[in-house]
Amino acid sequence: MNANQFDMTLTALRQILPMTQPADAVMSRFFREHPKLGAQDRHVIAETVFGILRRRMMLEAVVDKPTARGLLLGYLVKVQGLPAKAVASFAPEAELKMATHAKAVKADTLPIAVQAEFPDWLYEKLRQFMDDEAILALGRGFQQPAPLDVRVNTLRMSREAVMQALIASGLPCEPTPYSPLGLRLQGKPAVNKHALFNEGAVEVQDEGSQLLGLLLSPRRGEMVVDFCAGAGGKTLLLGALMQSSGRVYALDVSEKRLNNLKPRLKRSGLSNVHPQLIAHENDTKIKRLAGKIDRVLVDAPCSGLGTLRRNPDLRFRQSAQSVAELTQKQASILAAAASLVKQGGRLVYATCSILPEENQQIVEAFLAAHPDFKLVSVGELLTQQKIALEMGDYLQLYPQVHGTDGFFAAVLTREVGLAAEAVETAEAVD
Ligand SMILES: C[S@@+](CC[C@H](N)C(=O)[O-])C[C@H]1O[C@@H](n2cnc3c(N)ncnc32)[C@H](O)[C@@H]1O
Repeated sequence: MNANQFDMTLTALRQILPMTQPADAVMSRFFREHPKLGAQDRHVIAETVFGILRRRMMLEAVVDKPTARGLLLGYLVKVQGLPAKAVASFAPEAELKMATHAKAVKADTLPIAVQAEFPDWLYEKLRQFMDDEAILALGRGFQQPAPLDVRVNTLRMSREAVMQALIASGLPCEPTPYSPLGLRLQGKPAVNKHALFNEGAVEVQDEGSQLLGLLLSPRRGEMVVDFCAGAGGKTLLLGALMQSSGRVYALDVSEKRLNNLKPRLKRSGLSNVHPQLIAHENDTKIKRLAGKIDRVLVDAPCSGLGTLRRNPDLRFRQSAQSVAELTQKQASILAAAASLVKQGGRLVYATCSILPEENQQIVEAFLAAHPDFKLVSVGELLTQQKIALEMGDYLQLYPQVHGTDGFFAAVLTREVGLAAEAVETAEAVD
């Protein structure tokens, strides 16, 4: 890191630390406001800022003054392992002493919550279903930067062909371990500037997200709803799995996110996707779809605590209260989305959270109130799809185990009820 990168990192960090806005949004704005920074500068600044956010609790515990400057110096010596004299050009002697002191503190003497980087509210929640060893392993998983995964749009090119083309253009990559559609790149190249991206042959998507779409397994010609489509990461996967046939309704309450879907849709070449802005989950606009949809995906708004590798600030921006509010919304969205599923149809409820209250507990409460829905074993579905991932009833992915973000998914099916059979028999008699 040179002196200019040090100063710029400090400026960016000072804007981010109040945590009033998402760190990635502040970082993007910072780069827009400093257009003269080169690609390498931006890389160093972003990696350092996010590295600090991933270890913020430990750094606050070991530096004398947990200011932006204190955290940055602490990070350089303690996490990056630079000798204190290597940061001498940025820091006067007093600060250097502090940095040397920070380096000497043994991290494994700190409280487990600090070592794992979980604030008290989150640590207390995790302790309800995990022991300290597991909490520490999870915390360490979230302290690693996430790899860059892309999903291949097999309507455009095969995974093998994309892999060869990326390698030939100097972007080493390999197939993702579980998703048959994914490639994992080395480092963080600007893949969104690559021709294959502009041609719609690849989209950036974590392998875990790809697996969620694969669990819905939409078929050609079906009617599908992506209830919380956002900017359409999973919508595009569903549309491609359906070979651009049938219909995928991409619903969301955010016009901005749906607008972000449009250029992606154009690149993808899909013609079966229909974005639809809704005001809320019970919007009358979607009543006409009730009971008619073959497969519904609910990628619910959630705490995002499974994405702490990418969004390390979320642990400070979420709280027990915000999670409680989200669970109300999740239950309401799941019930509304379920009403669209036709008999014999499939419903997938997914989050990028690791908390049972946003996951299993939402599904269990839903099943108790909707006896016409039954749980389908994710483990069996994965086996049928020849995806070598051992799971039980639910999909539960963790960075320290699977190398993906933390994800949860439950697959439900709406049973063909007696009443419906009776109607069918009556129609047959007619
Ligand atoms: C986890 S994100 C979806 C990400 C997206 N599926 C993807 O793969 O890129 C959750 C989305 O739910 C949307 N949302 C929030 N409340 C909603 C509601 N009541 N009905 C539908 N969507 C909602 C949010 O705007 C957000 O885009």
